[in-house]
Amino acid sequence: MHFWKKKMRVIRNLIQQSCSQRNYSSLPGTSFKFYHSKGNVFALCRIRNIGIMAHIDAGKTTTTERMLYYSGYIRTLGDVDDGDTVTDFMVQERERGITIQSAAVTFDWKDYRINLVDTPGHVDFTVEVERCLRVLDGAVAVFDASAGVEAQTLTVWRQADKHQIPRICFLNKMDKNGASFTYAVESIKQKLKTKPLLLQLPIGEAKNFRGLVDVVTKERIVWKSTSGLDDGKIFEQKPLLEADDPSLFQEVQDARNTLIEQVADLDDEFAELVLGEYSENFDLLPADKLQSAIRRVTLAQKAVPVLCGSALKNKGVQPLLDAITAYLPAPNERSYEFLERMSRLLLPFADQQIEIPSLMAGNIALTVGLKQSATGDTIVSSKASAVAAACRAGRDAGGERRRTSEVESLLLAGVEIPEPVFFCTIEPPSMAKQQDLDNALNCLQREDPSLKVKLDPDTGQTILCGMGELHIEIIHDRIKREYGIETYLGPLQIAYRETILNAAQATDTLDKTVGDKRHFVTAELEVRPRSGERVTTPVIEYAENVIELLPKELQGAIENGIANSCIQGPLLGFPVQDIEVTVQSLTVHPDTSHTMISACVSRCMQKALKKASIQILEPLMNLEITVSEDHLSAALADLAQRRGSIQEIQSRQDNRVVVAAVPLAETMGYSTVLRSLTSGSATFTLELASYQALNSHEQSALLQRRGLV
Ligand SMILES: Nc1nc2c(ncn2[C@@H]2O[C@H](COP(=O)(O)OP(=O)(O)OP(=O)(O)O)[C@@H](O)[C@H]2O)c(=O)[nH]1
Repeated sequence: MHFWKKKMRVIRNLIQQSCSQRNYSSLPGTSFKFYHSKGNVFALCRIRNIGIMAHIDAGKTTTTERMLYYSGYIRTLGDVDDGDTVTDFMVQERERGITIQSAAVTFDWKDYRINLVDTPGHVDFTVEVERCLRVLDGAVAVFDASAGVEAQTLTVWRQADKHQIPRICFLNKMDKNGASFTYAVESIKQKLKTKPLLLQLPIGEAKNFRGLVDVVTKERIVWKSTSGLDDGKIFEQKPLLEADDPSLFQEVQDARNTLIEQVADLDDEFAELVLGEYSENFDLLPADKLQSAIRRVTLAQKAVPVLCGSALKNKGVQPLLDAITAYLPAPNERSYEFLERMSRLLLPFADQQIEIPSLMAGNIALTVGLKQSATGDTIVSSKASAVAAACRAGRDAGGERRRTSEVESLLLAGVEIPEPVFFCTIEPPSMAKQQDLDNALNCLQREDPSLKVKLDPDTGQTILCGMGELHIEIIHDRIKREYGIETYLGPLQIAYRETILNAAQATDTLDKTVGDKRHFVTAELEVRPRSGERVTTPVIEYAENVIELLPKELQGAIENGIANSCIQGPLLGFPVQDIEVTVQSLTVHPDTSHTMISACVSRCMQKALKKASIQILEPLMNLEITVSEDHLSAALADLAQRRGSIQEIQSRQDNRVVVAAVPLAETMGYSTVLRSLTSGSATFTLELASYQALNSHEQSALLQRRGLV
């Protein structure tokens, strides 16, 4: 590659000089009627199903709101801080100024239809992000340009990696004090381990941010205010001349050459073009050739285009929309190979919908009336139609066995659900309302699989398990507002785990006659702690003499018994993890049912676990605090009192970022404390890292609090 890299440095100044002024206010369609008339006539190649994702408060909702405004679908600009945006339509979202639930909106930009989903940034709602990503074709990652990559950006970035979603980065808040394009780009490179392609350079930063230069076309884009209205609709776009600003001109020349080098490195077709026809003069390389190559490398996820702007100050959003249509994939460029018909279809527009008669593959729509389905399911009209779709996709659907595997291969990726770390009891105002509460929780759970509901076997109380304080608070609030049930929550408790410290053995016998059948089982088991990687389900082995004689069908019953005994540990009833079990001997009378075998094995396991010294494990959280220098020492002193261990303190512009690990139990009400310690200037994120053993003093204190010693 050295040869052509040298050639890349030959720079010539050949700019076509033309000047144009754009006004996007005249786009068609201001009402739902437009959808009816246009319906879904868009060719697949002109549809973009896009998610917008980021760390909390990076500006996704504000950016979405601008997109709707410039595309002509809303007439006034909503503001997150005033609680009147289109996509944050839940009462809780408007009150708190945060996104909780993904909202889908459909609008048109130039000749493209964009189905856009605004996803939440708060770590408690990670599952909500995941359930959107799996149906999207591309995503815009929004960053606060003064903060670069933040903790939750990493999480959503990994989720998008998992679903292989091509992305564009939008460095928002370029107007903010401390905004730095270079810093943000560097953090994308370092932390996201990706190759940023700088398609724009900002003109000015922080309060001097006025516009940007398109590196691909070498055009300068500057926003104007018209008759006092600063809504960003009008901007001037014209070629950047050396005389305009010699140093910016040189910067753009260099950036374009670097971009050409980067893209040629990643795309052989483009490398050939550059080395052949344009080897002597790269300035002659037409923008559309460069754009096509950028599109190919973006779709192949070899690199990520980077754009910048300020959604709040109405700058940079129209070029972002252009980039979405230019660089992100159409549905037919992703591997969805079949389509199915639904009964009732609705096109979403945040909290409003319009009914449509049919839908082409590659669109996003809503359907109603499905009573059994839950988030993560793939819906088809029948098993037979899925097989037919598989056949149409050119596969051989031979025998029955083969057919089943074909159906399985058509399932979309499910949703990965993180483990809940908090729980509390929830009670209806009266027993008469219990059924209504159960129904409400059922519906909420189907929508949000990170919410778990279970029954306490001892007290019969309903238990809510969630991702964090905020998650449970919002669920509580939704039950009241959406289902009209005023519920009472018990104190928030930590979802601990149990494990064992020693190996232990136990034997148990079950001998029961039911009717004329005698059920007889004797089991002997050994349990041991398992070191190394964490395992949430027990690792089961069989002694040689057992496995030789054991009929295959009994194995399931034995393993069920072992697994059941680990759901509720013997000390505090929390799940047992990191253990190995050996079935040392097993005697079973021929008439014995599988249920009896499971019951005997389970009882034997409980005995063995009790003997093996139970150790309580507590959730350990990764904590990242962004705090100003003035308040750093107060935040650190407070952290020391919370059993926190500081891993790193980084500098981010004028702020310090403290990376620490802290037990979840020490983070109750942390947001209020941190706010008062830092006069509201600090922000933080928490994410489950692992489970760690409580020391003996903490464990006895916990048992004492629960009245067990
Ligand atoms: N200075 C500045 N502030 C902005 C910009 N964009 C958004 N904000 C502000 O940042 C805050 C968060 O904006 P949102 O649009 O709600 O961010 P979000 O990413 O949707 O937030 P969540 O959905 O809750 O994660 C609000 O106070 C906005 O007014 C920008 O370009 N510049």
